[in-house]
Amino acid sequence: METNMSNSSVNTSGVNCTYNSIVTTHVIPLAYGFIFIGGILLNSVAAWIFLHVPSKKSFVVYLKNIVVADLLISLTFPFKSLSDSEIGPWQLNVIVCRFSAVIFYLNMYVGITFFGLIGFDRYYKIVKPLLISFVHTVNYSKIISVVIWALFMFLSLPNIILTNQSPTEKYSKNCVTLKSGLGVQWHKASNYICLGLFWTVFLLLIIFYSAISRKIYSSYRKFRRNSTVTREKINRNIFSIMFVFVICFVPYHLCRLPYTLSQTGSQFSCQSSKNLFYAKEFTLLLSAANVCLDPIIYLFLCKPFREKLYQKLHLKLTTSGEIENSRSRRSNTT
Ligand SMILES: Nc1ncnc2c1ncn2[C@@H]1O[C@H](COP(=O)(O)OP(=O)(O)O)[C@@H](O)[C@H]1O
Repeated sequence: METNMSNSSVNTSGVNCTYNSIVTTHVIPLAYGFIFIGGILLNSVAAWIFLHVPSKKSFVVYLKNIVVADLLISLTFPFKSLSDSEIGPWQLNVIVCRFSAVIFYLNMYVGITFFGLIGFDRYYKIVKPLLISFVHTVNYSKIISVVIWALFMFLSLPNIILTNQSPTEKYSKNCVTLKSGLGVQWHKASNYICLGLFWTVFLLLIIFYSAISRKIYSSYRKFRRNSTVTREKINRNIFSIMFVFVICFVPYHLCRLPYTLSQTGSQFSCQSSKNLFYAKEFTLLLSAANVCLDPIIYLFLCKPFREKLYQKLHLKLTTSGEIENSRSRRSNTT
């Protein structure tokens, strides 16, 4: 079906389908409300702890960037929740399409890229420790961080600027109808670039982490020291990142390609466009939930973070790895 919205000459098969259902107007907005509260609380605590962790290692720099991205993502949830639930005025949908959704995607891919860099950093430090290069210096990781933010801003900015067609209440929920012809093309291109980036990072993480596991298993088999404890720890660290990727990001990226095609092509029936929309909304919610899981990864992955957190909570790690409350310990001895 040809949309007659302004100068957009794109066929958008789903334009005249109405997408309202109890799930998209009640369940998903409510879930965003909960994730907003969890995301803001957990990431504010993580940001506060990281303020006290010096950036002496590249991966700490990368984790700090992820905290910033997660905080920014969390701030977009109230907009999404209010517009989807239709509590706010319809103009709020336009604000979501133009600004808050774009900020959400920008920060999601910034986070994914930093997880890729953490995998790369761990791989070189553990599997190829003798290969010292400037790539592993903290200064280099700070420069790379600025470059990543700049690149994603460049990729996302046109999605804001080119969402420039006069909105009407009827079409306000369908973001592509608010875009100029070039805007739709950029939307498509940015989606394909981000899809490619996600699957590349996912594949690299599988390669890096299997190499890390192999290396660690083989060196502990050689020395046979603390093997079970260490193996469990390493499994937990690696597993936490891969678990988050598989649960949060893989489902969304599986349905994003057909959804983008349905947004910008004419080959989809109204019903299949609707189904893809629901699938995208549900899987996007899983991706959004990532902001609540990342702080758990910091706990597993970053010892300085863990130590600072326990210090702030007046907890002490015993040598066996158990947590002991230093206050109660003090009162027991007095
Ligand atoms: N990967 C991305 N990077 C940056 N902006 C994006 C990305 N994907 C979508 N956007 C932008 O976010 C807004 C919402 O997109 P989308 O979720 O596809 O629309 P809809 O809510 O109509 O399904 C649009 O302005 C779109 O161009």
